[in-house]
Amino acid sequence: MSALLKKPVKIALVQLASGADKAQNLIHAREKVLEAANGGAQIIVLPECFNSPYGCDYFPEYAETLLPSPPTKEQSPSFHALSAMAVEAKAYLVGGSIPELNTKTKKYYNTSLTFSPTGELLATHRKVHLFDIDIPGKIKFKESDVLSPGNKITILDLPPYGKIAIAICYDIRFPELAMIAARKGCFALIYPGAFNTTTGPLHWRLQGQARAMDNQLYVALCSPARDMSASYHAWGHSLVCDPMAQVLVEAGEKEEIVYADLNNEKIEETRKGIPITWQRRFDVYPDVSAGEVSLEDEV
Ligand SMILES: NC(=O)CCC(=O)C(=O)O
Repeated sequence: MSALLKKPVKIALVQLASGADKAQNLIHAREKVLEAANGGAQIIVLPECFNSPYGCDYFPEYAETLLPSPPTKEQSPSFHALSAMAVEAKAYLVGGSIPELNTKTKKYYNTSLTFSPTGELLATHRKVHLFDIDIPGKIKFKESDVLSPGNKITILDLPPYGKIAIAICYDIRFPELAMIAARKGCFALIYPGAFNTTTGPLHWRLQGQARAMDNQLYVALCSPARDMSASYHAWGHSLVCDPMAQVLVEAGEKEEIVYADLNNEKIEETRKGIPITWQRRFDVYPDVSAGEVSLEDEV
């Protein structure tokens, strides 16, 4: 079997504290991304809605136009800021997510942009599963009131390391997406996210460990820092799980950068010791990665 992760790599999760001022958030994100690069990270991740408050009321106000690509600076200041940060940091940058407005269709999306160390846009992921939940007396949230879902799985190559998949927050609750990405050869699943203080305590870590355990690869979840003055209280606790589902590193609630070293030996050792990769029974149940998988979004 050829190595999924061809070279050891350090990942940094920037658990960013953001406020209502987008320009200030972009300045602050740059400082923290450069700090992560100085800490030796070659892959740097920002959280979901990293440059705005998180909530349905905010999506239209903060939305940027990404198509046709590349957008102008006026259409998307975040696109240009992220691209420049990746160049300055000389690192791959998974730019959390931002609200996107497609001016042609008038639809809004929750969209993640990933840039190469030379500032090139490598991938765009629109959140596929919208966060619509209602836990009486605790939390009600309905992204679909404003947002439309993306329609594809996002897998990309980060030379010289290998392939990763990107999905956003609630997407983690759908194991099919992770399974398909794993079976298509990813060494890591990266989820910018923003769980909350109701579901976070029980499900955030568990979801990360479950996706890592089922698929025997690395899983990284990057949250905003918790802000009790905001309308949405993010859980925090950005973390990285290894292929055995061990939590390698976990942040607290405040702003913090956490780092983890990823290597191929851990993936191989896990898959050799517990060989579920080769023990599947596709004669008994279907392989979710075998059919047609959508790799294109509508434009
Ligand atoms: N931003 C989100 O998608 C939140 C998901 C979440 O909190 C959950 O419990 O799932």
